[in-house]
Amino acid sequence: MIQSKNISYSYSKKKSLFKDLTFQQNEGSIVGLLGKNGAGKSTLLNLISGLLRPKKGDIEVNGYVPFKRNPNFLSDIYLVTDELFLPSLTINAYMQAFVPLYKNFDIEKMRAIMLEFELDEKDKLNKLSHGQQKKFIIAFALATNCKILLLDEPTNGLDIPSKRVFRKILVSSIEENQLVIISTHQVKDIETIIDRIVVLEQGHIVFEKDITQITEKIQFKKVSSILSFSNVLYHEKCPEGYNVMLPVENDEETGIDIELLFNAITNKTEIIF
Ligand SMILES: Nc1ncnc2c1ncn2[C@@H]1O[C@H](COP(=O)(O)OP(=O)(O)OP(=O)(O)O)[C@@H](O)[C@H]1O
Repeated sequence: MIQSKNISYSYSKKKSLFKDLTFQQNEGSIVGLLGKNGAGKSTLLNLISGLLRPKKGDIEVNGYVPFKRNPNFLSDIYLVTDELFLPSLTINAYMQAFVPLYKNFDIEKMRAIMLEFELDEKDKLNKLSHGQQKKFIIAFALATNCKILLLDEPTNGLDIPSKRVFRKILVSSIEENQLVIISTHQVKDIETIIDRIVVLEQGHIVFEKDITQITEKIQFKKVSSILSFSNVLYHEKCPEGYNVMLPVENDEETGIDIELLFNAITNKTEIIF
């Protein structure tokens, strides 16, 4: 579905961001794309959606070369960016103008999500708050039913109930033939919904695993003391004691703590699979 081979990209001649990056993702999953500020997450989403063109290498998305911006390609991919520039139109007028661009757009789904997000068709888009605009564009993105949804910091600006609604709607509305990539620093917002984690560091993929592959091997626990454990892979102090990563023993699996895992990866902790 997304296949990029040895792609290179740089904004300036002096410094390259991606060098020989190979990135492949298949349909049917929700991928969390994580990385520190400046790691290259938004640039990668822009390359996938065809807003940027690789300097070298090949990228193919849904069978198309993204930067050629074939209309069939554009009607099956949707990128939600963190910065929104919405026109001075009502939601109704916006939908009349833009829904025809998406062949699988589901008006009923859009209405149902807008109801959950407390948005009204008569609302003027440029008069909405940033969080309300974000909710509108998330609703629109999900209702397009595009094969590929790229969400850059989707929960930024959303209040706590809306984050819960976002998770619920995303999980319930995604079909087997869709691929969702969510780039975010708000890892708690996506912890329970992603199937796969990709970590970018300075333009390189330094970690890529399915959540099940991780939780089969690593336990994530809160313990009062680490003294009695000889096999702690990574630990961090917390008010109640320590958050720890331990190897799974006796099939005793836990849920995942993505923040802890991310910190372990960026602190160069060796995690053996
Ligand atoms: N338009 C641009 N012109 C020049 N350099 C840019 C441009 N956009 C991004 N960069 C640089 O490319 C690098 C990667 O930026 P990018 O926005 O892809 O990272 P990111 O992982 O999305 O970061 P953040 O988490 O802060 O949003 C950074 O060093 C950034 O300064």
